[in-house]
Order: sequence, then C-alpha cells, then structure tokens
Amino acid sequence: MRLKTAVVQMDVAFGHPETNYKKVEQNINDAVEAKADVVVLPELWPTGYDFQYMKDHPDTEADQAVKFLSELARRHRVNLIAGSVPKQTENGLFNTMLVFNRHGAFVKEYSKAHLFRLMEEEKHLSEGNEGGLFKLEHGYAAGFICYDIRFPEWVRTHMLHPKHTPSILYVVAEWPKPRIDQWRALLIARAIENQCFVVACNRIGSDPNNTFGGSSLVISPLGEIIADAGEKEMILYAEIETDDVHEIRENIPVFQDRRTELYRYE
Ligand SMILES: O=C(O)CCC(=O)C(=O)O
Repeated sequence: MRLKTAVVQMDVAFGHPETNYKKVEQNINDAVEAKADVVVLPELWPTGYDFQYMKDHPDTEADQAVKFLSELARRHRVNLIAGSVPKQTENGLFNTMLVFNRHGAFVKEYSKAHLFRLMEEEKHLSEGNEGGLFKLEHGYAAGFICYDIRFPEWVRTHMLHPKHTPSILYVVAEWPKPRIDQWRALLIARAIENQCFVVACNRIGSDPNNTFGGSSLVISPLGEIIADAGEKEMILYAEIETDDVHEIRENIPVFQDRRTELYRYE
C-alpha cells in the first residue's frame, strides 16, 4: 500500500505544553492540507525533558493528550503516530507513544522500554514492559522511542512475531546533536537488517541541558535515505510503498536464513 508520511521535526518549548499543543495542532493541520496519510510527532513533545513540570502537572493516564490527539485524528481523518507524552499512572511516570487511526480511535500505546541514564530517565521514569507492535490501514508497524534503537534485539523481537511482521518501524526521539551520526547509522542499520521502512522523527532546538540534532529521516528497507530533514524546523514528507518489503525479503531471505541454534552462549 502506498502512503504519504509527514514527520514533524519541531522545536519543543521546555515545560510549556500550551505552546507545544498549539504548534502540534498547526503542524497536523499543515500535514493534512498536504494530504499526508500518517503524521509522526517527536518524543515528549508536550513538555520536553522537564521532569519537574511532569511531576507538578501530571497528565494522569495521559488523558489530556489522548483527548486532544484523538479529536485531531478524527477531525482530520488522519493516522497519528503521536510521538510520546508523559503518562502519570499509579505505577509511576511513563514516556509513552500513542497511536490513533483516521477515525480517532486509540490503536496502541507503547511505553519506552530502555531508559537513558545519560538524561537521568531512570531516576524519574518507569520503564515499559510491553512491545510496540500495532496495525494501521497500511499494515503492521512497530514503534520505538529514542534510546530503544540501540537495542537491535528489541527491534528484532518485534520482527519475529509469528503472524504480523511489521513493514514500517516508527522511531520518535529527542536525540542530542553530538551523537547525531550514531542516530543516522543506527536507523540505517535497523532498516537494512530488518528489511523494513524506517520513519524517524527527532526534535530540533535546545533545552537547558542539551541541543538536539534533527535529522529526521525516512529510510527504505535497503537502507537508502528517501527523505532527510537536516537541521531545520520543518515537516518532512515522503511517499513509501509498503509492499516493497516483500520483494526485498524474497531476494535476500534473511529471516529464513537465521541460525537460531547458534544465537546463544552456553
Ligand atoms: O542513545 C542516545 O545517544 C540518545 C538517547 C536519548 O537521548 C534518549 O533515549 O532520550
């Protein structure tokens, strides 16, 4: 199936959700005018990494974000990979990706499984324990959040679902500029080794502790960069044909050729 993706590479106002909610709404409006089928937002777009704000103004069960996003998806008839949002629950604070379909129906939530110590996530957040596989009209996909892409075994676990192999990996991030070459290399590697499209959204701009590198990318299952947002605030558009994965997987049958009996130490 052919689909047009819109990746919102935006600056995020630190601890200022009013500004970020308005900006997200404007970006979704613009993407819909450009006839996007799927809009992708960055990690923690409501607040950035302002843990104090998240604690002082908890979005309980992410109700505020869910209501806002579901209404936008329904009104504009667009699928949303709505980045991630702070979700306060009685078991802790999670960094949670939310996915909605064109009818505004809630499709999936995925809480970041690998917390990033360099940004002290483990001191403030609880880690997710569930996978990020979901289905939209264009088939199966999986969602990952930032540091998750350093764990190829986590991504591969999603690819090994017995019935529902994803054809797109959506990655949302606040990835700092000093390691942006690693971001690019890791995303290309995840695309090639999993023979998947990668649609990756990183924020731009700075917070009190970091400068973020942008470089939101759309990558083919062969590892070719289809679209690259560079360092500007922008919506990155790309058209992809998800059925391409089948031929690529037939040509080089990586999944059939796995030697699982070797992949462990005694
Ligand atoms: O792995 C990295 O270098 C960056 C990860 C990160 O910034 C995050 O997970 O928030």
